Amino acid sequence: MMSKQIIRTLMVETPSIPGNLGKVATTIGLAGGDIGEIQTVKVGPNYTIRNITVQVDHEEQIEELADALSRLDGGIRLHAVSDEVLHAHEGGKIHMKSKVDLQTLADLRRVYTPGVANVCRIIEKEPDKAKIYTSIGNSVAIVTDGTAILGLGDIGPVAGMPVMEGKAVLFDQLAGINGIPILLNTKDPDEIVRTVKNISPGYSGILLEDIGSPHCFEVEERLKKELDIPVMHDDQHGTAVVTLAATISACKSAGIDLKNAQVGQIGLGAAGLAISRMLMAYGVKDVFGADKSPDAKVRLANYGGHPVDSIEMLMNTCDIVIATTGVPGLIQKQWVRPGQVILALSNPKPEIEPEVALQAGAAYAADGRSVNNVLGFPGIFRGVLNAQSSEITHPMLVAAAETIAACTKPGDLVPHPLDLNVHKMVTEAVERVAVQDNRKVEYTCSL
Ligand SMILES: NC(=O)c1ccc[n+]([C@@H]2O[C@H](COP(=O)([O-])OP(=O)(O)OC[C@H]3O[C@@H](n4cnc5c(N)ncnc54)[C@H](O)[C@@H]3O)[C@@H](O)[C@H]2O)c1
Ligand SMILES: O=C(O)C[C@H](O)C(=O)O
Ligand SMILES: [Mg+2]
Repeated sequence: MMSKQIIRTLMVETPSIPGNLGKVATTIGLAGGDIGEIQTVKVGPNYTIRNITVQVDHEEQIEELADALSRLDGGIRLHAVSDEVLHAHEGGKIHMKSKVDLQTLADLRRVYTPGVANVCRIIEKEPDKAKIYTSIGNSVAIVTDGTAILGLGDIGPVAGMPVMEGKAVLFDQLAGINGIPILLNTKDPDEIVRTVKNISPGYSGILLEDIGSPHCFEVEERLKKELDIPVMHDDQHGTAVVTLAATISACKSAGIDLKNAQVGQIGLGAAGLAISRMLMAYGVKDVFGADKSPDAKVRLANYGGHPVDSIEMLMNTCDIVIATTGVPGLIQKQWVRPGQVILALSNPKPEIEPEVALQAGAAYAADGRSVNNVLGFPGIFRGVLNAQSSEITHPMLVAAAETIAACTKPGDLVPHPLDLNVHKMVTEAVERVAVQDNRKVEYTCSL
């Protein structure tokens, strides 16, 4: 089975006779379509028009499905097929909006010249006041060079913009942060570091996104050292946080002792190496790792993990398997061991569909849509911005992971990504650790 990636909305009219909607649903199901939302558009005296969202594997299935619906009798009519995903992207997903009402000349003088000059002088004298009198304190740059956009590879920064805008939407709606996409027309680590440093005065945090390995490691390390605002590569640490949370939940439900479990990581790039490091730092004794790149395996070994040469062997020996290769269908179903936990996290398509892994005997299985760094980065940044912290530390990430695991309902691996309470709890957990760290620094400085 493949992941159903193509989403279309079908506008269907059904005469008001019981069973008609059922006929439509069965026809869609028989043509291989998964029904998502059903929205009633119009209820007339004799008919109802509904928008039915359908997910399918291939474009051709939409045509088959439309044909099958058109053949239904009894007055059922398919009015339109629309691509809601493309539609939602028309004109982009974000815009910059002013917070002030500009109605009168007095307003103009207050928010712009000449009033603004005095605010500039105040900030010139006390730069910290920029946090009070500008949006800088609530703004995070979402920086990409376009080299590892999801699992689509090096498709360039402009093609990656829809993902960056998506991250900005999540920052805004889940954490009230202004996330500003920054597209870099360079892949050179020196230039990336120089550029990000040069634009950093306008931000209180830097989220590095979809920057490929291995240069992402150097870029993040250097920026963390050279900037005094929090920097986090989402694909490394945001992913590691959520994966640790999912692993804790899975082990709890399956009765596996995580620290003594054999964990296998397939793909040791940005996400995979960070997940391995996070699990080892959490106390997992045995982390095995496979990658087609010998250098990636050396990196794992340098952090104390055990490189292996075959994915099949890793599947054969590990209790928990995590995959972040970007290669759909890489894990064959006959490799799945009964009782295994499988997190196939590549987007947009996983290494094995969760349903296939479960049918093959896995105890728990998930893909990158549910185990997704959306549960991590908004609350992590909200927490450090609230605490005015200059960095994101390992204890903050562990606190975020444990909070996500604690918010997970029994039997699930992670909470719902849009549960605002979860993002609030992550924020508070990170902020608590950050405030303690700030106090330690103040105490040390006063000694
Ligand atoms: N669910 C999430 O929240 C989440 C977060 C980050 C990344 N991801 C996904 O993980 C995937 C990788 O992202 P990344 O940023 O780590 O990319 P990356 O390019 O840094 O890493 C990919 C790694 O996989 C290895 N690889 C590729 N093909 C392989 C194969 N056939 N066998 C073994 N190893 C192979 C590469 O050598 C590389 O080391 C992407 O699909 C991305 O969408 C998901
Ligand atoms: O963007 C996502 O959905 C998660 C992650 O950052 C990825 O690159 O796949
Ligand atoms: Mg990403």
